[in-house]
Amino acid sequence: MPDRFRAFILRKQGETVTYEVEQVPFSMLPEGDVLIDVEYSSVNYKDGLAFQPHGKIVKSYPFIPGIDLSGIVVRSKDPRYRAGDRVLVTGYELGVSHFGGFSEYASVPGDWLVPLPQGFSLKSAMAIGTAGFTAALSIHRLEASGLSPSNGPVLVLGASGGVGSVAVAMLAKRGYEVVASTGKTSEHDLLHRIGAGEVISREAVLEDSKPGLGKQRWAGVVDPVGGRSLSAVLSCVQYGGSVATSGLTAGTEVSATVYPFILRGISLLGIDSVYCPMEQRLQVWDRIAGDLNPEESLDSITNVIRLEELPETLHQLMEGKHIGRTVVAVSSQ
Ligand SMILES: C=CC(=O)SCCNC(=O)CCNC(=O)[C@H](O)C(C)(C)COP(=O)(O)OP(=O)(O)OC[C@H]1O[C@@H](n2cnc3c(N)ncnc32)[C@H](O)[C@@H]1OP(=O)(O)O
Ligand SMILES: NC(=O)C1=CN([C@@H]2O[C@H](COP(=O)(O)OP(=O)(O)OC[C@H]3O[C@@H](n4cnc5c(N)ncnc54)[C@H](O)[C@@H]3O)[C@@H](O)[C@H]2O)C=CC1
Repeated sequence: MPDRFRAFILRKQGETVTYEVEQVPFSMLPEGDVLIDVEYSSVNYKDGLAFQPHGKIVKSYPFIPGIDLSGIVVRSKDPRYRAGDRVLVTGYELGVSHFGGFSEYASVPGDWLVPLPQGFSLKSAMAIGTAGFTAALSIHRLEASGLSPSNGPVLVLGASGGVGSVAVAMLAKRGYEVVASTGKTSEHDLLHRIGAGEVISREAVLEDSKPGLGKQRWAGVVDPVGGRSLSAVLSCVQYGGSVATSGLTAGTEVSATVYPFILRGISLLGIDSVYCPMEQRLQVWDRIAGDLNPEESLDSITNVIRLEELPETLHQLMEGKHIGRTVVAVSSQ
């Protein structure tokens, strides 16, 4: 084991957050049952918020962000894990109040660990990461609420982003008719290649909007976008259909009438990947490794960067310019 390791550190000076890849001592790591040699992390919207001085994610500085990691157990006080085990962590307090995955080593509670699912490498597990897990959890919840491929088209909002692109690939794999909504005309071909039958603009979703009831178009909706887009789709969900809402890239405020809820029996499902209970978490990872596995499409939506390249990707993400998933190869210098 080396004396020090490399980590992407955020520091706050006044109203400014500064960042640097630094060599840090092991004494800087928080208490944890399991020490992990981190091989890969991934970049999520929440990391972009953590990078902002007023993002309301990071509680204290200096801080190592990164809400995802995969790696190899170095040592463990938790009897469920031992040196050499391949594991991943997404969510909980990782990269929020507990040092995260943009670091060559991490020390975490054993309760946060998920054994690397069958058929996944440490790298492909991070191509899924929090965003892909959220896509899968959204589909899992929509199906528990009655969605099946025979019900009709499923709309994916924010389809070129992390949650959206993985949702398109997973739904296509499951045999759904997928309609992808994106603001990026440059990404239409990519979305068709990963399984969208139709690609529509952001504006087309907003234009469908009616204050009360609109045309019944969607059997289900995967919504990592929120705001006006969510307001617009609610009136266009088919009788008995559901919307799985996970995100806020278009805003946090939603306006709706009760009509689609009380006249069409639609449901709005809240999706939280962070504290998703372990039993459901493992079930969803089993599905990601099974019937939802987007393996044929994963490479075409995944970009790999080094720790030093994080600032550029985090800026792109906050400017709405990020495409698909970005994996961070943490251990490569
Ligand atoms: C991967 C996941 C995601 O990407 S989720 C999307 C990214 N997350 C966010 O954008 C959240 C950023 N946080 C905020 O904007 C704010 O913290 C807030 C709006 C969620 C709440 O801020 P506010 O100042 O209004 O209230 P408090 O900080 O006093 O909290 C009120 C109450 O809520 C609890 N709480 C705060 N943050 C969270 C959270 N992330 N998840 C669940 N609950 C949260 C907080 O503990 C307070 O409850 P209490 O019972 O009083 O402790
Ligand atoms: N609830 C949960 O557990 C989770 C929530 N999220 C949330 O989901 C959202 C998406 O996350 P990622 O896919 O990782 O981010 P991303 O940045 O990769 O994708 C965001 C998508 O939203 C689109 N977008 C931006 N502004 C928009 C607007 N005004 N109208 C419509 N679309 C717009 C972008 O073009 C992009 O396609 C974020 O808000 C994130 O915080 C993500 C993972 C877990």
